This record gives sequence, structure tokens and C-alpha cells, in this order.
Amino acid sequence: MARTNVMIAETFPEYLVDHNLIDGEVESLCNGMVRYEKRPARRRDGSVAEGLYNAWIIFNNPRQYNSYTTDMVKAAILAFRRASVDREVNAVVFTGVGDKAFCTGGNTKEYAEYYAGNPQEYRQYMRLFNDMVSAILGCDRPVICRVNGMRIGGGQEIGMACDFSIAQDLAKFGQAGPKHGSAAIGGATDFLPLMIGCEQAMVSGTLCEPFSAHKAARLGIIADVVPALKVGGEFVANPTVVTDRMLDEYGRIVHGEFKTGADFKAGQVRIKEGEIDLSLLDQKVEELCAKLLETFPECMTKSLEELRKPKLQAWNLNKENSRAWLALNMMNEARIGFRAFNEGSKEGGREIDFVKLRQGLAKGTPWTEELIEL
Ligand SMILES: CC(C)(COP(=O)(O)OP(=O)(O)OC[C@H]1O[C@@H](n2cnc3c(N)ncnc32)[C@H](O)[C@@H]1OP(=O)(O)O)[C@@H](O)C(=O)NCCC(=O)NCCSC(=O)C1=CCCCC1=O
Repeated sequence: MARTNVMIAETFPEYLVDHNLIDGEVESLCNGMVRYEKRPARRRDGSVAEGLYNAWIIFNNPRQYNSYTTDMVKAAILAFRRASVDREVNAVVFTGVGDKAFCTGGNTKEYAEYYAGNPQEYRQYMRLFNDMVSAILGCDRPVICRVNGMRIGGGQEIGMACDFSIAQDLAKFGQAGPKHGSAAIGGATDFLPLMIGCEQAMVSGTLCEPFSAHKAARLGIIADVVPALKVGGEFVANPTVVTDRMLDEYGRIVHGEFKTGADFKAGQVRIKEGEIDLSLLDQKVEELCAKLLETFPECMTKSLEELRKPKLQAWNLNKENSRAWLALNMMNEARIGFRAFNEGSKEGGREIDFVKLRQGLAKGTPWTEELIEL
């Protein structure tokens, strides 16, 4: 090994081209709402690999469940490019601040107050969103989604664009589109059928009912799941989810399904009694980073490129059509749906009266913004 050290010392160049698109830090583009942190890479034995790092890309908008604004999307594109060209970076860890949400997709306040009724503006936003998904799928480093909390809507889509997902087991996974005026065509309709089969993809993409982390692991949306709730100082499995048996009395798989009724309520109480600790999540993420570190870099990149192809081909086939449809959709259902969420409340509800809308359309009533009162 001494000979390698000598060769490095004697032959590494004085000048290296910087392939970054911008000089500045990504934080400057979005007031720190996306953070880029280089953290020391460690071998499997825990020792620091001098001069090597993992790039942590962190959504920092916790008050809005780490939803991404337009500026955050721009910063994320450049952050993935920064990691992709940084010779010292070996893997990317993509996550959100806090322990409630990884990301809940597009920012519904911005959608309702700026993009609603402006298809030409949303078309430009969707250029940025598409570039963000493509930046993840095209990153020259393995991308790990550290699922620190719920992954919903576009958050689920950018999460599924990653190469690996490791989740804390209180997280939920799902789409919101058909309930909030959109369709999960920002990647979910491309990725879900490949990852979990057409039937379960249909359930997730249309009904907007979330999967638990345990079910997401069972179906194949994520690679691994770890407990995050501590009660009395001990880690326990998510108490609102069935984790202690595979089958019900009829032989149906129930592992990973949410509990119901009094059992679910008791699980919610237990969560409130405990404390959330993401140390096992970080341990599992670091273990994966170390395994990725101890490989040939070019062979790793080639393996990533080949194994990403099913997702990438589906994504590239559809992303421009999706962009066009989503832009026009901002004139009707997105305009109403995102305003209903943004102007609604937990108490009064955040969704329109779908039946009333359908009854009006059944009579051939033309679309106007007054069609649905909010
Ligand atoms: C189901 C939820 C994710 C969680 O519900 P709950 O646990 O009840 O929390 P809330 O009280 O609803 O939310 C807490 C506060 O966070 C704000 N919030 C949550 N999500 C967002 C968001 N995406 N943007 C902005 N703000 C958000 C929420 O308003 C609360 O704050 P407040 O001040 O009002 O108390 C639920 O939160 C939910 O359904 N969220 C919205 C999910 C959503 O619709 N996302 C967008 C989907 S569309 C999308 O992502 C797309 C991506 C690319 C392609 C096109 C497209 O449509």
C-alpha cells in the first residue's frame, strides 16, 4: 500500500477542472431551505476514510412538512449535480430535517397562490421538477433516501427516484394527487408498477391511502426499515401497525397494515408516550454508505446506470407529456384542489365535495372557477 501512497503523492495534478454549474453554495438559492453537507465517509469498521465524504442533501422546510418550493427545486438540482461531480463524494444521502416528514411533495401554498390558473407558469415549474427527478436518476453517485418521516405526493416520487430507501418505521408512503387536484405523474406512475406490480401501484396511485413503512418494505418500495419509537428507553415497533403476525384468521397477509379502531387509537397514545430517536436509522444509513465505499467506483457507477434503466426509461418516455398535462391541469382540477387544501383546515376539511363536482359534470356543466365553492 505504501507504493500507492507514493504514486498518489507523486502524480496527482496541481489543477483540477471544476465541473459544477455554479460557484455559490446551494443554500444561497433558497434561503437555506435546502442544505448541502459533506460528512466524513467511514469504512465498515467505523474508521474515517481520510479525504472521502458522503454528501447529505437535506430539505429544510419542516413547518410545511419539507415540501419543496420552486427555489428548493432549483437548489436540489444543483445539489445533486454538486455531489455528482465532487471527486471526494462517494454516496449521497437525501433526507429532510426533523422526524415527521421526509417530504410531502410540491408546496401547496405556492401551488394555490401562484400556479393555480397559470398553466404557462406551472409548465416552467415542471421543467425544474422534471430536472430534479432526472438529476437524482442521473447522479454519478449512489443515492440513498433516508426516510426520516412521511413521504407523500411528489416526496414519494423523488424518493422512489433514489437508488436505495431506508425508513424509520413511523413513516408513511403514498400519493395525494387525485384528492388534491393532481395525478401522480411526477414519477410514481412510472416507478410504482416496476417496483410493486400494477395492482398495488394502482391502489397507491389512485386511492391516496398511505402504506406503512413495514408494508412499503414488504411490497418493495424501500430496502429496509428500522424502529424509531422509544418507550421506557427501549425501541419498539410502530404501535399503530400490525408487526407481530403475518396472517389474519382467513390467511390474508396483514403484516404492515395499519391497526384499526381501539387498537389504532391505543397505538397513537403509545407514540405520544414515547420519544422518537432516529439513531438506528442513521446507523443503518452509515452502514450502507460504508458498503458502497468499499467497491470499485467505476464499476459501481456502471452498475447504478444499468440497474436504474427500467425507472429511467419509463421516466424519460413520459416526463414531457406529464409536464404538459400537469401545466394545463392548473386551469381546472389543480386550481380547485390545491386551493381547497391551502384555504381549508384540519377542522373544516381540505378537500372539495367530489360528489357535487361529479354531479355537476354529469349534467355537462361547463368548468368555471365558481363551479366549486371553497
Ligand atoms: C397527509 C398530509 C401529508 C399530512 O397530514 P397531517 O399529518 O394531518 O398534517 P397537516 O396538518 O395536513 O400538515 C401539517 C402542516 O404542514 C403543511 N403542509 C403539509 N403538506 C404540505 C405541502 N405539500 N405543501 C405546503 N404545506 C404543507 C400543512 O398545510 C400544515 O400547515 P398549516 O399551517 O396549514 O397547519 C397532509 O399534510 C397533506 O395531504 N399534505 C399535502 C400533500 C400534497 O398535496 N402534496 C402535493 C401533491 S402534488 C405533487 O407533489 C406533485 C409533484 C410533481 C408533479 C405534480 C404534482 O402534483
